[in-house]
Amino acid sequence: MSDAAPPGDPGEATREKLAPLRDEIDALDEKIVGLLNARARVVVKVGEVKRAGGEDVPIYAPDREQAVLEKVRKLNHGPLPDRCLEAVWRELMSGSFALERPLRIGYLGPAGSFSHLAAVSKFGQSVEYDELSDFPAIFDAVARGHADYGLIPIENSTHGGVTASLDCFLESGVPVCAEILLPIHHNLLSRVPLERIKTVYSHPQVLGQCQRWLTAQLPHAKRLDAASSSQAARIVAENPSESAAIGSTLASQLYRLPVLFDNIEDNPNNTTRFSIIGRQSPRPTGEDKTALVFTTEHRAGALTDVLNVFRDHGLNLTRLAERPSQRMNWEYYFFIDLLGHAEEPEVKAALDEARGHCLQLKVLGSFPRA
Ligand SMILES: O=C(O)C(=O)C[C@]1(C(=O)O)C=C[C@@H](O)C=C1
Repeated sequence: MSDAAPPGDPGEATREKLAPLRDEIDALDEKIVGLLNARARVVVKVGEVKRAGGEDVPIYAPDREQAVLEKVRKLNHGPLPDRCLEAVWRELMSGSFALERPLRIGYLGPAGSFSHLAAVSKFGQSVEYDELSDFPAIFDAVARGHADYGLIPIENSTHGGVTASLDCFLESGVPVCAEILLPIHHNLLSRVPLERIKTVYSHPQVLGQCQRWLTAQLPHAKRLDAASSSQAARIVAENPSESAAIGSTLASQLYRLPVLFDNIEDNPNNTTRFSIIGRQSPRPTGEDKTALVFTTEHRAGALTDVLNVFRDHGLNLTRLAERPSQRMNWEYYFFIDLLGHAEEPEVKAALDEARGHCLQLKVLGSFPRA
């Protein structure tokens, strides 16, 4: 028989070296728990002040979060990477919501969608989530106060604008109060091998983001649209014999669908930008964006006249999109994102001047840049 320690047992000598280090960690953990709760007691007071200020004082303060995370990154001299501290503070601030006033966040469900992942990346584990069936339902839930905030996908770096969500902004008065950039990696989820797959379900945006891979690997499979990638996973879980879904690893776990292939997106830098809609607007941080929509008269140069106003005020545009007006053929709504906050004098002046060249101009919100 050998004297070697059984597998999993570090052995006496190693145990002796680990013990004092673990004592040190225990003592530090005690201090950290004490400090975290000292912070939480201040947050409770912040909550009292906010609630006394009424409905208009936001519990979620993206401008303040930006400043807190910036300060944490500056204070960090390692060896922990910034990414790790950001995740810790994300959960801390999620806990703050629970202490100040529990928040409810609406997203395009069911659970396991990329909107769900984006929501958790911003609001953490200590808030309530509401799975909603489509974008109008999310806008409606926020407008009625059934949800405090909603997640709306706006555009994808590979496949472009999410047109259905832009149309909702035309009808709703709920402002944008933050944005999220989420790297998106797609997985082929199925309980049958590749050669038996005859149908692939997902959201049309997702099918679009994987079209080269699908054409190469599953050229004969039918591609069917679902309301979301997690809805697609649910459909396949209920009827798995000849089908696959494209979705997140969370959807794979929730609907018990094995990942047959991972990272099947055509562009490895595939990223989706989400807007967070809420009932209040954040204060300027110095690193903001303003989203707006406008219509112009149907005449030569009308759009250029508006764009020139932003150029003349030195405002950088980060996005320009258009949608048909639905009222008259070939009449459009133009969506613009520009760098700056609507309360900053230069932006305010540009918006006032631009209004003079538009039939209608609506500011959708100013928010910290992701
Ligand atoms: O400073 C505030 O307004 C807080 O509510 C505190 C706090 C935090 O934990 O630091 C929590 C949530 C907000 O979104 C921003 C910051």
